[in-house]
Amino acid sequence: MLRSCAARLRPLLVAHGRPGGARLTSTFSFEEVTQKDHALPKPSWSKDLRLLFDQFMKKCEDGSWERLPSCSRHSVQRFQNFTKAFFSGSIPVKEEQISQAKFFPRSFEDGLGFEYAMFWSKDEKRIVCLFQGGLYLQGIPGFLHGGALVTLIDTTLGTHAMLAGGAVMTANLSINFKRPMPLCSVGVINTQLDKIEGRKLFVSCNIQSVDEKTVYTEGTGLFIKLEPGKTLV
Ligand SMILES: CCCCCCCCCCCCCCCCCC(=O)SCCNC(=O)CCNC(=O)[C@H](O)C(C)(C)COP(=O)(O)OP(=O)(O)OC[C@H]1O[C@@H](n2cnc3c(N)ncnc32)[C@H](O)[C@@H]1OP(=O)(O)O
Repeated sequence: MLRSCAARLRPLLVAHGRPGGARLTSTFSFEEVTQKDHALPKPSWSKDLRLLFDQFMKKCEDGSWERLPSCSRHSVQRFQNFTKAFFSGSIPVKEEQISQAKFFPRSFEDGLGFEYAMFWSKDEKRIVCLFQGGLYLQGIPGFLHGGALVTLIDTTLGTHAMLAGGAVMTANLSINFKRPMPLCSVGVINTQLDKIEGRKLFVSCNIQSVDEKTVYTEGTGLFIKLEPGKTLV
């Protein structure tokens, strides 16, 4: 079950990454194209973020890179399928809350929270996440909150781990904050898969400035492949 989930993730992602990709509604498809795709330019995006986005879209033209779509909600169907497969159907929230739940990094108004787009290199097996941290993510005055950076690291590393291993959960994150990152500036996250040991996937990344002169943060993550039917809660 787990193996087939991982195997199905890749072709689905490719189809979704293409403009006008087919409508696919598999249980573990990355996102459903029937919902709004947030990983596309918006008026709130800075010039830097747009320029970088355009550069990566160019790289997608020969098929070596894919843009990963990103929605703010899971469909009720996918929610139920996921809990059925990995949590023995035990639904952790009230039935009426399912359709209201939002993916945390996509839960802010445009431009105020996390603005990001991820690109996957099929050849190099890595993700580049381009992002801009909005005004509601402030920590010390003028700079991004460390927890906001960790959220993006978890999301990006988790996405990489899912592409490599199917359904996973974060077991451990280790973060080094090297330099404070200014609010509303643009950062680039580069990931790599370091190793796989059984159900454990070790993934790491750093966050750099657009000119690559500053490394803001480094992170490593341990993700565990979920075992279908294993009761975790
Ligand atoms: C997810 C699919 C979604 C599909 C829908 C599509 C969604 C599209 C959206 C894309 C975005 C994706 C990105 C999401 C990123 C956010 C992820 C989260 O927030 S997640 C939320 C935050 N995370 C949580 O809430 C997770 C809470 N934790 C848990 O539920 C469980 O601990 C577990 C699932 C992580 C592992 O449990 P269990 O399956 O019972 O596994 P065992 O105990 O048997 O261990 C197996 C092996 O792993 C070792 N090991 C384990 N842990 C650690 C560790 N910390 N340190 C070191 N090692 C550790 C352990 O020693 C053993 O090693 P070995 O003996 O084989 O050598």
